[in-house]
Amino acid sequence: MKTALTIAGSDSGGGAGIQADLKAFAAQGVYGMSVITAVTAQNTMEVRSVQNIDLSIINDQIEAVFDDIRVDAVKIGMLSSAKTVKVVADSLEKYQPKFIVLDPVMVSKGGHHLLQGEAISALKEKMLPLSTIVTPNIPEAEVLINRSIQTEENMMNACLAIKALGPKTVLLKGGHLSGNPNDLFYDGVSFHWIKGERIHTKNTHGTGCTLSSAIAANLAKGATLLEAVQLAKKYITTAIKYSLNLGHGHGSTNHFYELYERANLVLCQNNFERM
Ligand SMILES: Nc1ncnc2c1ncn2[C@@H]1O[C@H](COP(=O)(O)OP(=O)(O)OP(=O)(O)O)[C@@H](O)[C@H]1O
Ligand SMILES: Cc1ncc(COP(=O)(O)O)c(N)n1
Repeated sequence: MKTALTIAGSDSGGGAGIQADLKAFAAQGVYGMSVITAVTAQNTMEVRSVQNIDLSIINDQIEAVFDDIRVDAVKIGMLSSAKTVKVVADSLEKYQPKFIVLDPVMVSKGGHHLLQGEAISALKEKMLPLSTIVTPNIPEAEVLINRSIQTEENMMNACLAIKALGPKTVLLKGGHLSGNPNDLFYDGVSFHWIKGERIHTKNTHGTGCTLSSAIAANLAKGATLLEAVQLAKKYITTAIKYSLNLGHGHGSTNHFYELYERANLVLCQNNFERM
């Protein structure tokens, strides 16, 4: 069985972070493992508090996994502090996993900062050069390159500037621009538009986490980078289309659309109460 490891924050609401990552890995048929960098008290409306995990425990979690289990791909999400960035980058340099998918998580949908301001330069200097692919949304890309992105032409120039920071490839997500959510993949040679159709829903909590984890899972299974991005885009689009109206804010995407449908059908056939 292929494996993937997420190094990210925990979301008690279950829609983003570690919880979304493990669901996305499982939905792609990949064995998921997790290193928790921070615990957030969070629901669909807000992040109430954050506890960063001790650096030694983060390091121990990474070592415990790599010293024993083959890791086919790594996905990185919320890193919270500059010190956490450094510990994670140092251990990845030591273990040299084949694929590192970096989702440079900065701010939650509700506006809570998940990466301290002082950690941005550490992220740029230490993590970007280690990444096989970095997947910023528009506001994250603007912070990384310190310029505004408003058009598709701006997106192309932004990809060039982000690539110059050291990652092997870039996927700049266009979901935050108006119109259809078209993402731009750049591998240092050519650009590929990964086109999408906007689904009108407020239930988009954890879309970026889910997309980057699906990319990691598909890389683990042997897809090329472009194939992994295309497969992950197809998966997140269905997950948003059938997203879950749970909670009072931004509900979660539906990581297991087909599985839940099948399970509920069985429940109905057995005359149990429908979920
Ligand atoms: N309303 C939507 N309909 C269809 N696709 C969408 C929609 N919103 C975002 N997407 C797509 O979902 C993926 C995740 O992009 P998004 O820009 O939402 O990431 P993000 O802001 O990092 O997510 P998050 O921070 O919530 O985890 C991208 O492929 C994007 O194009
Ligand atoms: C632990 C954690 N990681 C990532 C996100 C980003 O997701 P979103 O932008 O949907 O709030 C989050 N809210 N919490």
